[in-house]
Amino acid sequence: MQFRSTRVKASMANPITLPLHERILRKNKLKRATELVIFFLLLSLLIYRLRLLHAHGFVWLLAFFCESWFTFIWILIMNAKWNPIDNKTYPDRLRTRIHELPPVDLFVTTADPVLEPPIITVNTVLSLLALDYPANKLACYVSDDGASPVTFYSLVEALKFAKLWIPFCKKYNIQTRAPFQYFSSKEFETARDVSSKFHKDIIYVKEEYAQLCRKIETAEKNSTQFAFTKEFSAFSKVERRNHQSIVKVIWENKDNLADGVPHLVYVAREKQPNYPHHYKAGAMNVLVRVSGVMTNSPFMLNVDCDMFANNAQVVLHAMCLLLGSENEREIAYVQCPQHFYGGIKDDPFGASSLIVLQEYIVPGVGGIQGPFYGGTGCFHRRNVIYGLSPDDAKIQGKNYLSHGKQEEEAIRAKFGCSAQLVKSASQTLLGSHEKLNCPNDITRSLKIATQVADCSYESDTLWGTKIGWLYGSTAEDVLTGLQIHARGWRSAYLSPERSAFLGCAPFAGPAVMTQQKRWATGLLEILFCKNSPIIATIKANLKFRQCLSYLYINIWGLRSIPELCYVVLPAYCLLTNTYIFPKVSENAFWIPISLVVIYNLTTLSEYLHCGFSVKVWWNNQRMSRITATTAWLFGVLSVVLKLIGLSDTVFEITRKDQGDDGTNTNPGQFTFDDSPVFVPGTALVLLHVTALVLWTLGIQSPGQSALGAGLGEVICSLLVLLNFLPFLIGFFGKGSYGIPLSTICKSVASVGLFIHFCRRASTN
Ligand SMILES: O=c1ccn([C@@H]2O[C@H](COP(=O)(O)OP(=O)(O)O[C@H]3O[C@H](CO)[C@@H](O)[C@H](O)[C@H]3O)[C@@H](O)[C@H]2O)c(=O)[nH]1
Ligand SMILES: [Mn+2]
Repeated sequence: MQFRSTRVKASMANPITLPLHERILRKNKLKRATELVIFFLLLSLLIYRLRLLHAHGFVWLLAFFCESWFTFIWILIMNAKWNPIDNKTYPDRLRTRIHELPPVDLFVTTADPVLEPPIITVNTVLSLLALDYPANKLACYVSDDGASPVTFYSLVEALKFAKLWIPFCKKYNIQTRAPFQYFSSKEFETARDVSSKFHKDIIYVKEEYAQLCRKIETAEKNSTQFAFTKEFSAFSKVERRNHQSIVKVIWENKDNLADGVPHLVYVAREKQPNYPHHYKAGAMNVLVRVSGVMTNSPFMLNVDCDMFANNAQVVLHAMCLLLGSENEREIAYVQCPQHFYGGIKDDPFGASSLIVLQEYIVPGVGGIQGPFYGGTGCFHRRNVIYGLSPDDAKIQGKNYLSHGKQEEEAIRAKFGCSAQLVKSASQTLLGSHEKLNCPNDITRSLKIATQVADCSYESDTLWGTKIGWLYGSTAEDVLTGLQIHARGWRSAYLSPERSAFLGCAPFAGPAVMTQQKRWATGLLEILFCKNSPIIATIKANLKFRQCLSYLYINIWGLRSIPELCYVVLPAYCLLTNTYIFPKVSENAFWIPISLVVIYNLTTLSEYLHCGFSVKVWWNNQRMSRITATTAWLFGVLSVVLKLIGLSDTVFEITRKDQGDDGTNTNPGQFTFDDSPVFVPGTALVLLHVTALVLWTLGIQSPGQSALGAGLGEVICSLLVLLNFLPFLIGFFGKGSYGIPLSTICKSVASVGLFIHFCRRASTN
């Protein structure tokens, strides 16, 4: 890729003027041109349809509706990709530019010790504790929504190992700081034959890590007979959804050592059946408050339990964007991409499409108002999370000392009744971090920290509505980021050469469906809430083009309806001997053909540029079609049910693992369960097979004109089958590789109904 710098590079002679980062505009003339060509082809198709609409019935109207929708989506995509920006950061220059690095609170959320094995959380925590940043400026808070003694025990044991791991990493400048990754990395393989001291240390650390793993494994196996003595007594009567707050300081960096081990705090917020806990957003808000009364750092990094820090310098990189010139203060948060480790060969479950999206769409949005907040791998300013707007920020800190009783009352009304939190929040909002004597004695605040983690704490406050992580969507991340943009803030995208964070992508059919359904649900919920991007553009400071970019993701769910209609259409044509595509003899025949070819070549080139193979590209295209017509459809359903008040939306956790555990004989093969989400896909395959067979045999509904279904419809039907091949294979699979009988029955019934409807429609 070629880059053009938009900023005159500062002279080498004066280190003070060297920028901490540069915004680099990506050259994309060719890309824009191809995107425009696709756009004009889409328009031509629409015009072709419009001109002949009168001669055809409902089917053409439906096709026209779908194609208009695809054109609309394409406009949204073009808008989002138009001016991509890359940020280049120079952490080496921080030393000369910044006197003292600011403290950062590190948040990790975990919720289920079975779906999210504690060893994964432990590795994430270790990678954070070992970051290249003064240890006395870091504090790591782990929220455990599972309130699991095993998770707590694992962290206690991990801390012992951390005392060995951190000095080891720093001494030998180890790059991979999540031990499970390091011990299977090339870095480890090549390091072993360097010096003998290094070699000895490695062997020792490796053995200690193996021991840590064994201890955690044993604890997991015996989790039901846990001995609730001493520090574990708090867990003795814990029911997962009904227990008091537990906050434990696992480690305190009492001596304030820059090369020591950062604070480590365990938090299991109170849960009561009659209080909504708001899933991850609720957990994040508790972390904000607990850290608010303990360390109150001006910056916060949040990661999911599986997202370990892969780039040890990531905080320094983020600081390059967050600190610095006046203008850079407008950056509310710095988002790093979600990259994955240990994927399955050829990416059969389509995790790479997210990577490609982050390579093209996100830098594009970065050129407007800044990337969406993605829920993990993100650095936030605490004052922005506390509701500050860019205008407030300008006058911040001016009259800190004059702030009186009245102001304090206002803050109490927003933040709740903890005096300590009110005090720390006013300091944060008034920009007096310098004045806050960062307490080295965080244990002193333990009692207050436990109180602010109670579920009644948020009653009559603005937590979740105006401050903190917002409630009301299972995509709390996008909702929270949107509200920040709506206040007029910008955000920045940080994608250093060595991936900042790595996590696990879902690796089975049902897990992918769960995640995609939740995303579609959550994103659509945002469209219908009072913080929707449209309202934010009209009433607040969301830029119009940023609004369009938000719309692109918010309506993922809605895309399922035209996508589903469009993939059913060719089968309908074959069944009723009608057509929707131009005939080979018409000139217009080349419109859809060139559309398909150019579009696919464009997406293929994007995948190849990201370093993926043709096979990965194909698998991702296939998965996109599958999720769009199945999981997203169910996302829409759950939003509809919520809107009519029948049921609320749920955050279902995605299963995380360290990859193949050997029980899966073929990890790349698609798996199924008896969830209704697999019915549409199964039905589609049945429908197209039936339609193709009947058409080949010449058995169609009577009463059609001479111009029947032709090459276009047959090709499309075959393409649909090719895309849904995993389902076709699923008919013959065994166990989890096979489609359950109940799903097949439901599909047969719906296809039967559809064919009956086709016959009725064509004879009428
Ligand atoms: O009640 C809950 C539910 C979830 N989580 C945590 O939320 C995180 C994300 O959950 P996960 O199941 O991994 O969802 P993903 O689909 O992988 O997450 C993506 O999408 C979510 C929004 O749908 C964002 O919150 C995440 O940051 C983003 O990585 C995990 O750390 C969970 O432990 C909680 O703390 N409490
Ligand atoms: Mn996840």
